[in-house]
Amino acid sequence: MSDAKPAPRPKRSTQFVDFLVQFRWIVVVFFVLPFSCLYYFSIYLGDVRSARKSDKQRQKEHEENVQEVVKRLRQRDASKDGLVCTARPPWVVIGMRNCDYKRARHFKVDLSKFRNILEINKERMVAKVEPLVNMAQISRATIPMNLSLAVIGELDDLTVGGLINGFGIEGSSHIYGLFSDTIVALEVVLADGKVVRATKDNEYSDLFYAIPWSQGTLGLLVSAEIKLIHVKEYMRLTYKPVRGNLKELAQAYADSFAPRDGDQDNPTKVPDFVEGMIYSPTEGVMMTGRYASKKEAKQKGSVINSIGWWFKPWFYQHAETALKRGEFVEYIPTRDYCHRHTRSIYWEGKLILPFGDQFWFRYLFGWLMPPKVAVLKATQSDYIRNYYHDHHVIQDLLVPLHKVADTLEWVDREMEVYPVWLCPHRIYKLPVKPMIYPEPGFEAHGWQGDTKYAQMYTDVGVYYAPGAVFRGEPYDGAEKCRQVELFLIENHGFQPQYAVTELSEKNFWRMFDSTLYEQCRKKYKAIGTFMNVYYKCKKGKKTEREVQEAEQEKAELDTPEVDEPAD
Ligand SMILES: NC(=O)C1=CN([C@@H]2O[C@H](COP(=O)(O)OP(=O)(O)OC[C@H]3O[C@@H](n4cnc5c(N)ncnc54)[C@H](OP(=O)(O)O)[C@@H]3O)[C@@H](O)[C@H]2O)C=CC1
Ligand SMILES: C=C(/C=C/[C@@H](C)[C@H]1CC[C@H]2C3=CC=C4C[C@@H](O)CC[C@]4(C)[C@H]3CC[C@]12C)C(C)C
Repeated sequence: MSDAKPAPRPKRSTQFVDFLVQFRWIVVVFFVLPFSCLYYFSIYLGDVRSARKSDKQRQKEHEENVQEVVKRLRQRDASKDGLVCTARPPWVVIGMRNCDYKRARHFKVDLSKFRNILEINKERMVAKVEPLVNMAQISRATIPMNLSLAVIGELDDLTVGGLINGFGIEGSSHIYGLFSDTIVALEVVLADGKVVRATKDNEYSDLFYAIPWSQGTLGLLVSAEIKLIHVKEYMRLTYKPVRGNLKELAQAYADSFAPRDGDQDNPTKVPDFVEGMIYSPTEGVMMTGRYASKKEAKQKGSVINSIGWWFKPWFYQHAETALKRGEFVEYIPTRDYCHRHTRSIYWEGKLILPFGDQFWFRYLFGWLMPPKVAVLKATQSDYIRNYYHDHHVIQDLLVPLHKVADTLEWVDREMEVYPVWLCPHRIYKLPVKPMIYPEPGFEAHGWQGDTKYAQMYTDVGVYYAPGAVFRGEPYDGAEKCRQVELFLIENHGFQPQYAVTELSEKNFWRMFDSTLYEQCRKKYKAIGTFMNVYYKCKKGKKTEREVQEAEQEKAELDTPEVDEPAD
């Protein structure tokens, strides 16, 4: 046996930005947190003001505001003005994209007045809301009525408009699909200023199906009717620790919500909520929740844990205790549960504020948490922003459930990021082929979790610093991002576009299907008014001319080229 030692791994030299990241907590504690707190409070006051208006008043204001949008769009002179996008500044939005298109010349349409819940209709079980309504606002309004959106985005600040035009997911998506699958109707202002209501089965059904994932490039959304479901006051949550290799962890995760006999629509076998947390290559905790009444939660012997209080341990760390304690059950107030990862920004909070999870900090200052993503972005400087692209991972890999084991192994081998978030979601087989769609012929396989009408997917959420970065070794974030995307293309997976894409345009359209999208772009005259979705997602500076030329070229081609080999 040779006693030669393995060659030492190369080290990356420490740079100025490493100090900025390491000591960012100083800016966070003294500036970001207090400012975030004031910001949250001003938004909250706005929500309260909005809630005090009558339904009639809100509807009247809505109609006036829609007319303002129409007027603004009609003012645009296509020969002089840039392409249209919303006036939300790049730092306010949740995503990781730099939104360079908003830094180049563009034609802003201000939708900031669209922040009202217009109606909560208990008969139709539908909430009609404007696009800037956020998740905290809607859960605050509906949960006390024992109602909830079927899929409610986890972070307080996510907006309805962003979740519909992009992607939205939660632990109930194994039943209801993605956020956009819970939409009943969309009110959209088209490029020519026409206002239409699109539903699954009216004359605008193509637009209805094309809007999700289109990133606001087909029209401007001014209201949405969203499915409501009945909920109860508490979530009875079971934390189940699992050990084994990544294949075994993936199987335990699938078994936690997908009966092996295929009885996927049986509510006695399928929980209301599911999420899996993989803490290391050999350990994970699977959580399954069922709504429970106050009466049940208050029964003798039940444990109630109001995790929403500022001094409570961060949720992902609390869940991890199951690895030591063994399986346990507790009742969590439903609204606290819905926003369980907000205070710690999943686990990203640990890097931003390394002592934020400590007992003393939680009790003394926990009420100031979380730092608002918008304020973090506004104060991050280009150094930190680039650091997050080059030395950090924030990516979701949406893959078929039967590929979760392979995906976990790939993530472990290539990135070594832990914890990993697992959240199942359906992708429906629809009468048309939108940008994302199930694997052709999936019905024939009878894979776990699939039904005749939908394939079960999983969001493998990878957010944190990779192992190489912790060890001080070189890591090429942009290259890894491109590899992740190619892995997804090979495995019929998708990457949500709030993350940066490193794909070429041809490969982008190998991941997503362009057929319906392109048809709608032509039919609803979006070309020349709104930029192509690829250009919104693509990294790097884009001049308006570059975008216009690409648009023109695209318009001249009947069908886009999509069948090029992986780059
Ligand atoms: N749990 C979850 O599901 C989570 C989801 N996310 C991601 O965050 C994103 C949402 O962030 P958020 O800040 O709310 O949204 P953004 O403001 O980032 O909007 C996302 C996209 O949707 C477009 N858009 C938003 N509103 C409208 C509208 N009214 N009409 C037309 N287009 C619109 C934006 O267009 P424009 O570029 O013109 O502004 C933008 O391209 C989601 O797409 C998702 O990918 C992040 C964390 C968790
Ligand atoms: C997709 C999901 C969740 C994703 C979150 C974990 C990330 C979404 C946007 C991320 C962030 C945006 C900007 C940031 C500013 C930086 O200076 C620090 C990091 C961050 C706060 C970053 C943190 C992670 C996100 C919130 C769902 C589907 C689970």
